[in-house]
Amino acid sequence: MPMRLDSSPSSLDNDNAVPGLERLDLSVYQQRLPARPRDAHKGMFGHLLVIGGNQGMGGAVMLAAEAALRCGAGKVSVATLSEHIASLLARCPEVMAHGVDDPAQLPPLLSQASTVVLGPGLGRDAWAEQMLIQVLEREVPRILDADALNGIASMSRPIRLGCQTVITPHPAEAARLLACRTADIQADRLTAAEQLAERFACAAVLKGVGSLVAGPGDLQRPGICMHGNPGMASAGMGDVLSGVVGALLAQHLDAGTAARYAVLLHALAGDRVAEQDGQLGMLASDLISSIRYYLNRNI
Ligand SMILES: NC(=O)C1=CN([C@@H]2O[C@H](COP(=O)(O)OP(=O)(O)OC[C@H]3O[C@@H](n4cnc5c(N)ncnc54)[C@H](OP(=O)(O)O)[C@@H]3O)[C@@H](O)[C@H]2O)[C@@H](O)CC1
Ligand SMILES: Nc1ncnc2c1ncn2[C@@H]1O[C@H](COP(=O)(O)OP(=O)(O)O)[C@@H](O)[C@H]1O
Repeated sequence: MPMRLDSSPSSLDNDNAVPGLERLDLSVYQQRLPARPRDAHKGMFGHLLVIGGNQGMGGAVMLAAEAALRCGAGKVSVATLSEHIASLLARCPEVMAHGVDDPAQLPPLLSQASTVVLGPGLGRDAWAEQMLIQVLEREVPRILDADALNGIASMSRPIRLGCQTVITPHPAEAARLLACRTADIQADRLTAAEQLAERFACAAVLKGVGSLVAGPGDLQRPGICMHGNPGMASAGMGDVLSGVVGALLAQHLDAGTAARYAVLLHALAGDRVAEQDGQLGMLASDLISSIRYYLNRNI
């Protein structure tokens, strides 16, 4: 009889709870991004396009874009509603911000991008749907998060996203993707993560306490992240994670490695912020400088 792996939240304080899973460890990942050559230029580190920010959710793309720049992406563009552009540029002038009120304006931006983040604050209307259709038509390294996942879940049949794609559902989004209840996902998180990776043929991050990473394919064992804390249960945390994954993909890490490393950096940063200032009142943007701190350790 196969051994059942216990990846439930209540098991995470038990050191013996995760046989068969890769316990994500910074020492394994911190040299995956090589030291930059002396003659490095920004063109070597990818051009990431972050797409999202429907009405009332411009902050989500800002968080993803800023996190991506702080994680070393060479260039970061944002495609969002034009009403968000001024505030985005005021916060982060390094971002190239494009008002895309009509989805027909997206193709030239997609053509320039080496990597795409789709989903933060994307919404679920016709605009969001058109953005999703266009991104799915392109074979680029990409991360699909938040409402991009809800869009995929509403499609009539599962779509094979491919080994260059990372998906990052929280448990409710995972339940929509697998057409079950959130409680079913939480009851057997490992199986859920593996089913997501298999059904959509991509790398899948199942977020939450003890985030799990499965796929793409069988090349890497599923990983579990033992770091992170309840202070991270705050709006925008997932948007920051999507920007970190996007930056690592843009810097040429494969989808499985980028997903595992990003989850680890994000959770370690959450713990560092909690140690410094406590868990309550932690903002997603508070994590960004600590993610950068761990990213630069021992490179
Ligand atoms: N500043 C901005 O612009 C921000 C913009 N944002 C954008 O908003 C959009 C909608 O995203 P969203 O996640 O709020 O909506 P949705 O998927 O319906 O989930 C809501 C329900 O799912 C559940 N649930 C969630 N997590 C769970 C967990 N870990 N474990 C278990 N259950 C969990 C939970 O259900 P409940 O438990 O309450 O029944 C919860 O009420 C998206 O585009 C995003 O990018 C946000 O990022 C915020 C900052
Ligand atoms: N209690 C917790 N312990 C560890 N990590 C958590 C906890 N709560 C939230 N997180 C992490 O914070 C992030 C929340 O993402 P998500 O639910 O998508 O937020 P949002 O949609 O607001 O951006 C995930 O990476 C998740 O693993």
